[in-house]
Amino acid sequence: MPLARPSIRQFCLGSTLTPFLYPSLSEACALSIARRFLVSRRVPLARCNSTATESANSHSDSLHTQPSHLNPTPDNYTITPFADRCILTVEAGAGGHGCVSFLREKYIEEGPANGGDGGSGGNVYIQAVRGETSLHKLARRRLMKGGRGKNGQGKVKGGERGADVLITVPVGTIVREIQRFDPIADEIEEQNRFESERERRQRMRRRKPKAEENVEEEAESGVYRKDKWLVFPGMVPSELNRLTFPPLPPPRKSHLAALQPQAPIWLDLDKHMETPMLLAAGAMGGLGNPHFVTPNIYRPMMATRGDPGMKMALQLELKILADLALVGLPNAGKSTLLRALSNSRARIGNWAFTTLQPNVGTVVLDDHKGRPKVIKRGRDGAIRDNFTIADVPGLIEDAHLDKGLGLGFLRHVERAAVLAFVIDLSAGDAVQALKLLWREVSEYETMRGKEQNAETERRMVTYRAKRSSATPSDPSDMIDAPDFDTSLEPLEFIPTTPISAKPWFVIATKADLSETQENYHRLHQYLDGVNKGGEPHPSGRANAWKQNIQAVPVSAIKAEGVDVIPQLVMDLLEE
Ligand SMILES: Nc1nc2c(ncn2[C@@H]2O[C@H](COP(=O)(O)OP(=O)(O)OP(=O)(O)O)[C@@H](O)[C@H]2O)c(=O)[nH]1
Ligand SMILES: [Mg+2]
Repeated sequence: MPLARPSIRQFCLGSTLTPFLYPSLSEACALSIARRFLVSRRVPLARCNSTATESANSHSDSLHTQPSHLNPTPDNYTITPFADRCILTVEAGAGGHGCVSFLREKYIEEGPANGGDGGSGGNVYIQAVRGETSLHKLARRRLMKGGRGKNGQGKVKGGERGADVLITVPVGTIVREIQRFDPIADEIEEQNRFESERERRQRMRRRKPKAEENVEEEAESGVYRKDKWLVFPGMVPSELNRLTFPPLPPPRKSHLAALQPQAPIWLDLDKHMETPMLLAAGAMGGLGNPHFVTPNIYRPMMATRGDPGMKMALQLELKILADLALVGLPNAGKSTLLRALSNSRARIGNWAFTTLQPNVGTVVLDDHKGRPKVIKRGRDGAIRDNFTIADVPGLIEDAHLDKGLGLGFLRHVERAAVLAFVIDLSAGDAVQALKLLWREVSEYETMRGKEQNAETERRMVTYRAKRSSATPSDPSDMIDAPDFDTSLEPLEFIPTTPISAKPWFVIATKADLSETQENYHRLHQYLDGVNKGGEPHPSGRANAWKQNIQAVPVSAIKAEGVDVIPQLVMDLLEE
């Protein structure tokens, strides 16, 4: 009886049966069909080729060759956009213009002025919220601008307010002001100076002849300023020349401006905020023509323009990048561990520097997946139901001299609350690997300490009014410069807790591989020695953190042994 033809899928799954099912096909032809099927299913060729798979995963047993969340195919990943600092231009909304209009009815041809005032501009607020982990969205936007107020209209209709803007940032963001441009504040300052000058002149006037006094008063009023006044639309230039303008109304600020943080802004948003905080109040709208009615001028032909909004360049920076940072040599299995602990889809590959930028994953402590429920209260008393992990690119020897992916990533390590040193048990002496990692980390710490001492003044925020002549020392340091001034220099990073003072533990990965027990045993003994004081702390610092340093053996690829990590991290976060 002839054999029923199996589907191509059956064919591929049972490739050993191929010669029996397709006796007429040559082996090469059968392989080519199988290859085409796998390619159509987007399984990369390296995996189709059995020899390539063997070499890539030579150390993994057959269980690991099955693609899964922890042993994904090369294209099964997503890159999380990430930025830990950015420069953002914040612009409060400008006010709408006042309106020049007159009542006109059937029997009132030339009625009184009835132009409405312009609406005030939108405010800019900031709010630190849980759940945000990165500043990349703001880094991309670069400008946050409140809406402009609408212009006033006839029949004394005031303009609508501009739309408010809310900047949401992760908890732990520091906001520092680099530059500010506030034309109205400058005008108020100018006005105050003028007032005091006028008082002084009034005192002098008592001695002056009367004629001179009148000349001065005339000079103060009646000046047409294009940036301040709006005139009746149909007015021709000759009429404009004949028009007498009243003195400009004094510069005004919205009442909300009193709630703005004091300049220069320095905010440490280290708690979840229930309500937003005002950063920049919208500018005031212009005044309609009824404001300029005087006993002499019944039909004023002018209104004022809305004020421009204030502009600020702010540097936003994450103080704490994540609760836990995974520090390890390249290929140690950090990304696999992140996948095992969270729903992250960090890229995994059996080569060094698979990870090129930090991945931040969130570990939900009770997501009904069998993980133990860990109930801990944070410092603010709120129950913590998650923590974040940063998988940073691998460190290599001399990373502190900016080798490999270098200093940028040591900076991320500096910004985590707890450190987990990820050591590959199958890649040589675990104790040596741990010492190497600590050497790099503590060399970096020493270097940072020196830098900070030398540049104390530079670290302080200096408020530069209006234009700054400073040029950045390194053009590559210019991150997302806002458009209102290209000469902005990013501020120095804020110093955090020294790395050696942070709580840490060791995660010994690839414990599923054979002959790793001995290596783990040596590592355990070494850490025991450090705990008891028999061995010096690997950082070589006297005041380094060493309270029951633990080593957790895990097989990240099988998700074995990783369950104890959340509890351990939560305990260390309390330290
Ligand atoms: N047998 C075994 N293999 C593992 C384990 N964890 C990771 N691997 C393998 O080790 C290789 C490297 O894993 P990654 O997670 O990409 O390593 P990484 O530390 O993130 O590497 P970089 O990003 O380059 O620094 C991959 O082939 C993983 O499948 C484990 O627990 N057991
Ligand atoms: Mg990685």
